[in-house]
Amino acid sequence: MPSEPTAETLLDVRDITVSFDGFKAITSLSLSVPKGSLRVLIGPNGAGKSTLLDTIIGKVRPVSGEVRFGGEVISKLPEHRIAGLGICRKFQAPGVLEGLTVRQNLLLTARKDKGVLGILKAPTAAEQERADELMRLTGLTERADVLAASLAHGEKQWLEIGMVVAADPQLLLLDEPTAGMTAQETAQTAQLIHTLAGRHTVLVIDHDMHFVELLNAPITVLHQGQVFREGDLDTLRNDPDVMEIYLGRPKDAESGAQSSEGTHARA
Ligand SMILES: Nc1ncnc2c1ncn2[C@@H]1O[C@H](COP(=O)(O)OP(=O)(O)OP(=O)(O)O)[C@@H](O)[C@H]1O
Repeated sequence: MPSEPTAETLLDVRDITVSFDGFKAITSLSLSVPKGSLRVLIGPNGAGKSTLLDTIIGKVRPVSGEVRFGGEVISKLPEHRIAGLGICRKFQAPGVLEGLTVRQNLLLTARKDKGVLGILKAPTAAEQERADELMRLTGLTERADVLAASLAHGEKQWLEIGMVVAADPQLLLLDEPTAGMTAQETAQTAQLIHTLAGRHTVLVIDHDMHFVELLNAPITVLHQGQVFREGDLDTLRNDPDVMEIYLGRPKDAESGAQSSEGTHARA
């Protein structure tokens, strides 16, 4: 059963249904995420994970149900108003400006005055300090003056996480942050996310079970647009129904039967 909202709930998705031309990508889904916590979202291809994040940020509208954030119903607000409440999403592909250095990218997002004239002004001491702090957080201090174009794939992802964090979001949504990373980069990303949780509430989608293990956080399993299970990794790994839907491994796998779902799960 999905967790029930409590006084500490920051994100409260209540009984939402999302339909694309009559096809229900999400059906009566409820999810509650406490303030300052880390939550992992997994599920086979097409389970509705990205659609759920799209609905939280207001890119997609539910046909029924509502999304509450800090007690306020946000599912009818325009996307920019939702972002303004402190919900930031980092997509899989890095969105850094390749022609700028690490420091310049971070300074750009740390600017208080984001108007054209504001951006042309020299950064204030407080903005410089914020950029330094974000470089320390993401482990990029040594790379401050390197062009983003020259960064390794993992470093680019950390820079983008830093840029998203610069806005000091209450809720951080990370969509497959370790895609394409080496094992070492993946471990460093897990550490970074642990540092972020507490200061921020973090919701992570990922398919990499080694990364999910390193995150060591409560997991929500989605399947066919619904919450299928919630629990820790050990419990879920020992749940034959989860193995069947998520890993595409039928319960009677000895029979040799194969499912076509979940082929990219690395368990
Ligand atoms: N814009 C859209 N129009 C029509 N159908 C869509 C649209 N977006 C998603 N869907 C469908 O909704 C279902 C859920 O898709 P979604 O991308 O949310 O799944 P997912 O769990 O994120 O999958 P993956 O792990 O492959 O990214 C899928 O069947 C998908 O084809």
